[in-house]
Order: sequence, then structure tokens, then C-alpha cells
Amino acid sequence: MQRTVTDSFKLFQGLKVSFHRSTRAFSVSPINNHEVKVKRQKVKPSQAQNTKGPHPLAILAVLSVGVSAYVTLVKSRGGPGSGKGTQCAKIVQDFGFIHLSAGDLLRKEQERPNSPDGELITKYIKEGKIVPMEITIGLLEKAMIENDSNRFLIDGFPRQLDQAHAFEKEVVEATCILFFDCPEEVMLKRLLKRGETSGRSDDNRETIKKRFKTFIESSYPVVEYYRTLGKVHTIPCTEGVDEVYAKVKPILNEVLKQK
Ligand SMILES: Nc1ncnc2c1ncn2[C@@H]1O[C@H](COP(=O)(O)OP(=O)(O)O)[C@@H](O)[C@H]1O
Ligand SMILES: O=c1ccn([C@@H]2O[C@H](COP(=O)(O)OP(=O)(O)O)[C@@H](O)[C@H]2O)c(=O)[nH]1
Repeated sequence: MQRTVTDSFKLFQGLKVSFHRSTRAFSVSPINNHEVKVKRQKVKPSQAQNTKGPHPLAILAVLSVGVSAYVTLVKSRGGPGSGKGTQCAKIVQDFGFIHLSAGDLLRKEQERPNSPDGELITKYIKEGKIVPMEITIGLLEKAMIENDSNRFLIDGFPRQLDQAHAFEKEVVEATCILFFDCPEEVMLKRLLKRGETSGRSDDNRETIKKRFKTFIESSYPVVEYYRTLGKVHTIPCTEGVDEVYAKVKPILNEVLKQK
């Protein structure tokens, strides 16, 4: 199917205005529920002029072109180490999603010289706690704007109900959730092994225990919330990487077929 390049933004509830690059014309039409809808645009007009495209609206194309799927991943009970990052890499190969790991974005921001949030992020990650959502949502939103795609795979987010509500209201709604279900003892073993080479400040027994606790208390309710919306696909993941992926692939094929 040929896609037309159209830059759109939401006008009112259920209506959007679109800018068609080829004809340079605007049109107003009902919002297609399957489109990625960006509900907030933080890029200032001055920045917009420095970006590609004929009009500031072009920036919105990054997030609102055509038929799209947005898959967000949350983790299993005790979640860290369930193998979600590993599966994301395979999904990217087969389905061409842009993979955004909330944890990776936070670690990158933590290392960025003069970051106003660097110290705070370091403290929260070391304690296995959830970084204040304004920081994480801001980083995700920026990364989505920078990546020219209509398929985003958001890994390890949202980790708390208020994050889920804020992200859905202000940025974009999830198409589906892949929930990697893995017993704690398996995850502990995988994380300790990963910790031998990862260099991560949180891949040690003490912080891992704290991360498991945070997951059960704060993140698992997110899975339950999305379950009430019928968006959760649960994937047992104690088997090997390829066996787990063999369960993931048909789910995504089915999800994308419906888009
Ligand atoms: N199915 C699997 N079987 C065995 N080891 C795995 C599997 N999936 C991932 N791993 C390993 O477990 C560790 C944690 O996986 P990772 O994808 O980083 O988890 P997460 O992103 O959920 O924290 C990594 O070292 C990875 O290589
Ligand atoms: O939305 C997020 C994602 C991650 N984190 C922090 O980043 C750490 C590592 O998360 P990541 O997803 O990278 O690793 P995982 O816990 O899945 O192994 C978490 O324990 C949190 O401290 C956070 O605060 N908010």
C-alpha cells in the first residue's frame, strides 16, 4: 500500500487538520483511531524552522503519518531481566519499529554533561526507584519527535499508573502491551549474569531486590490497567530467546494486520 506523506495535528476531539506535502494543501478529516496521535508538541517555532520540511507542521509527520502501530512494553512480575530488551531487538529486525528504551534514555541523560537531571537519575536508578515521570516522558517524547517513524516500540515504560495516564493523555496511546511474564528467580539469575559485564549500577543483588519490589508495588498495576482495556498480550519467557520470540512474532503479525 502506497502511503501519502501527510503531516497532521489534532484540531478538536475526533478531528484533525492535515498538511499534504506533495500538494502543499491543508485538509480537515476525522481522526483514524489507528494513527499515532501526538497530543502535545513541545518543539518551539524557532526550533521548528531549523528542521526539515516546508512548514513547522512537518515535525508532526514524524508521529502522525498514515497507518501506524505503537507498541509499548511493560515488564513481568518482578520485571527487570525478563528479556524484554532482547526481544525488542528481534522485533525491530522483523517489523521495523523504532525501539525506545526508557531506561536507556535515562542512562544516556545521566551521562550527558550539564544535564540538570543527571544526579537525580543516578540516585533513583541506584535505588531501583522510578524517576519522576516528567523527566522520562520528556525524554521519550523528544526521542519520538527525532525519529521519523510511525511505529514505536516503547520498552520498560510506563512503570507506574500515573505515568501511563499522563503519557496516553499528553503524548500517544498504546496500541498494545507485550507483557513478558517471568519468575523472579529466573530474572535474578539473568540479571546477575548480565551484571558481570553490563557495568550498570543497578545490576547487583541489593538493587535487583529493590527493583523487583518497585515492580510489584508500582509497575504491575499498569499491566492490570491495560488488561482492563484488552490491550495486554502475556508472553511466558522462561525458555530460550528464540522460543520466546516464536510467541511474540504471531502476536505482532496479528496486531499489525488489524491496523
Ligand atoms: N530467553 C532468554 N533466555 C536466557 N537469557 C536471556 C533470555 N532473554 C534475555 N536473556 C539474557 O538475560 C539478561 C536480561 O535480558 P534483557 O533483555 O536485558 O532484560 P530486560 O530488558 O527485561 O531487563 C541479558 O543478559 C540477556 O542476554
Ligand atoms: O520509565 C522508566 C524506566 C526506567 N526507570 C529507571 O531505570 C531503571 C532501569 O530500567 P530498565 O528498563 O533499563 O532496566 P530493567 O529494570 O528492565 O532491567 C529502573 O529500575 C528505574 O530506576 C525509570 O525510572 N522509569
